[in-house]
Order: sequence, then C-alpha cells, then structure tokens
Amino acid sequence: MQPVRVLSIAGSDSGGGAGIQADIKTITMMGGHAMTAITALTAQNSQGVAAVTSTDPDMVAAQIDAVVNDFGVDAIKIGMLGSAAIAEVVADRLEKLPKVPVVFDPVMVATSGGALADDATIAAFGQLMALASLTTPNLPELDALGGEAELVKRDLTLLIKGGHDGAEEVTDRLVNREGEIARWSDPRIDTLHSHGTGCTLSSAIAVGLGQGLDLQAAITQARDFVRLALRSAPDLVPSNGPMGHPMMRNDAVMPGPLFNQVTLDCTDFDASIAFYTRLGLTLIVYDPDEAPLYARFEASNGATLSLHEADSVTSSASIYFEFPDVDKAVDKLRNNGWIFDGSPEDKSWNWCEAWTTDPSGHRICIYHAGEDRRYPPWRI
Ligand SMILES: Nc1ncnc2c1ncn2[C@@H]1O[C@H](COP(=O)(O)OP(=O)(O)OP(=O)(O)O)[C@@H](O)[C@H]1O
Ligand SMILES: Cc1ncc(CO)c(N)n1
Repeated sequence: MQPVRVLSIAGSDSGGGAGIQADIKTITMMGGHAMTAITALTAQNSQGVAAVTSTDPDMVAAQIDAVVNDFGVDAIKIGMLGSAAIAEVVADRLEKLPKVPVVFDPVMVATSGGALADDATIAAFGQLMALASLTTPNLPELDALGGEAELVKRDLTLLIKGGHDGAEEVTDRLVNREGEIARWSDPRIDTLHSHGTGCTLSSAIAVGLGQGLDLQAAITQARDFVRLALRSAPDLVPSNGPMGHPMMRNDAVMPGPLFNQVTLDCTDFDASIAFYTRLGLTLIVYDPDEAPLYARFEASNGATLSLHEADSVTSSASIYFEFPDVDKAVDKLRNNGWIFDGSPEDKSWNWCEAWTTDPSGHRICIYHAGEDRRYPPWRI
C-alpha cells in the first residue's frame, strides 16, 4: 500500500518535540510520507524559545513547489508561519494547488510561553483559515482570532481544542456555521510532558484526511494518536518535554492489519511470569487475585504478549523474539537461568536461532534475522 503524502508547512523546533519534528514523527508513525516546507527555525527547548529566524518567503514557496511537483500531495498541514509575507505566499500556493485537505493550526505561542507569531502574521491568518478544510485553535488562539461566533460567521470549520482549560475532562469541539457538529471528551492524561500536542493533532488529522477518512473519523484517529503519544512520553526533562511518538509503531493509528499481540495459555503462572520477566519484557498488567490469572508484557517495540492461566496447553505455535546480537542475548539469558536446547546456530534461511521452552511447553526462539526476515533473497 502506498503511503499517504503529507506536506507540513511549519517551523522547526530544535528540541524535537513540536513543529516540523513532531509533524514528521506523527506522519511517519501513521504510515505516511512526510514532506516539509520549513517556515522558520526556532532555537527552542522545554524551557522556552531562545531565538527565531524566519525563512525567506521565496524559499518557502520553492520548498512547496519542489515537493508538490515531484511527489504529489494528498494532504497539507500548516503550523507556525514565521511572518506575514510567508502566510501570504502559502495562501497563494494553496489557491493554485490541486484541492487537497488542508489542516491549519494557527500557532501563536509555544507550550512553554514563547511567542511564535507577531501581530502582522496573526492578521494574515484570515486568508489561510478561508482556504483550510479545518482550523484547530486552542482556547487562547480562538480568543486572539476573534472568538467562535465571529469565526463561524465566515463559514469556517473549527476544531476548538480544550487542552488549555485545566478541566479534568479534555474536550475538543468541532463547530461550523450550523453550531456544534461533534465533541470529543476524555479524561485528562496526567503528564508533565505535553509539548507539541497541537502540532501532533493537526498533522495526524491531515494524515487521516489524506487516507480518505471523513473529518470526524480523522479527528477521532488523531486524538487516539495524541493520547497514546502523551502516555508514551519519555521523561527526558523535568517538565514540558516531548511526547513519545517513536513508541507508536505498533498501535492502531495506521491502516491495519497490525500484528502486535500474542496470548499464550500457561500452566505454571508464576514460573511463566518469571521466565518472560528474565527475557527483558516489561510487565504492564497483572492482578494476582484475579481468576483465571492473566498478565500482559510489553516488548521494546510496543508489541505485547499475554499469559492466560490454563489447565493444559495445546498450542503448537512458536514465539520468536529478535535481538540485534543473539550470542550476547543468549549469554545474558543463560546467566539469568534460562536453559537453551543448544548454542545459537546460523540456519540455511539466514537466521541465527537459539531455542528454549517456556514453563508451559511453548517453544521459544531467540533469533536475529535483520534484513532476512522481511526481505530474504527468495521473497516473492
Ligand atoms: N493532558 C492531556 N490529556 C489528554 N489530551 C490532551 C492533554 N493536553 C492536550 N490534549 C489534547 O491534545 C490536543 C491539542 O490540544 P491543546 O489544547 O494542547 O493544543 P495546543 O495548545 O495547540 O498545543 P501546543 O501546546 O502544542 O501548542 C487536543 O486534542 C487536546 O484535547
Ligand atoms: C516550531 C514550533 N511550532 C509550533 C509550536 C507549538 O507548540 C512550537 N512550540 N514550535
């Protein structure tokens, strides 16, 4: 399946959490091809914006032309614009391009408080809002743009984001001239790291629209993406750090089928928990008082493995865990008490394998295939 081609017209966040960097990660993790027209460079981190340089408007236009005329484009996301002149050039290009969905995030201020648009740039947002399929203001941006009543009179469709209202429930509202079309409400995720939520949401909506989803389905999918990335934030700095986009490769935020979960019956539950913990999986679900017993582990790629208590085991499937260096992994596991059938062996199908059996009798392979898993020389 071809990836959707999504162009992000936005500023660079040197901290990697928002702006172009958040957009590239979002589009990539959702299975799209990310293209960029960089409008500004920001020297930025979790604490603030130290410096901003805007791109020459002709250079912004040149970036748009270069990618659209070559790769083509299925959807566009617009974020920080850098200057009124850039906003005008972008509006000019949008008028000339073949009609594709455009999501406009009217970025004014970074999560940390640094200004990202001056008054002249904000004044130029009007023409972009008129061209966009959807504009996604947060509450302060909505006020600065004249308020909901004023904007919908201009026939705009808005997703008004509630991340800033401090309520226990985070509510986003989709509105147009007719009033409220839909609303999404979910419990606020308690995190110190929400830098880049707006950029992530708008580029994720653009991906969904580029995939052909209708507006409400694209917003639902994008909100799922934001919530999962908030929950996966890596905790690199005390607060206002990046979200966890790279952890999303195995979540249902791209077209399926995804193979991301295996459940094994097991007869000796405690021994099985110890076995998979020693392998290096992270135990994320387990209630020792539940009957029948159930536990779930997460692997470093976000795939999960569950154990389910059973009287007997009938499955004949084998479970493979890949490591970059099988010898090293097997040595470590032997030191942790795992007993293998033999030493790692290079197989004729180009995989290096070492086999063992888990406490319930499931056959387990520690292996490395690298390129030869998905791209063996004899691939069809
Ligand atoms: N703590 C949170 N828990 C759950 N969802 C959140 C949280 N914070 C923000 N969101 C969601 O993230 C999306 C972006 O909302 P927000 O109001 O934070 O935008 P923004 O202010 O433009 O973002 P940014 O801070 O990147 O500029 C919305 O869908 C909002 O509901
Ligand atoms: C470059 C850039 N764009 C957007 C935002 C909004 O969060 C940010 N902090 N930095």
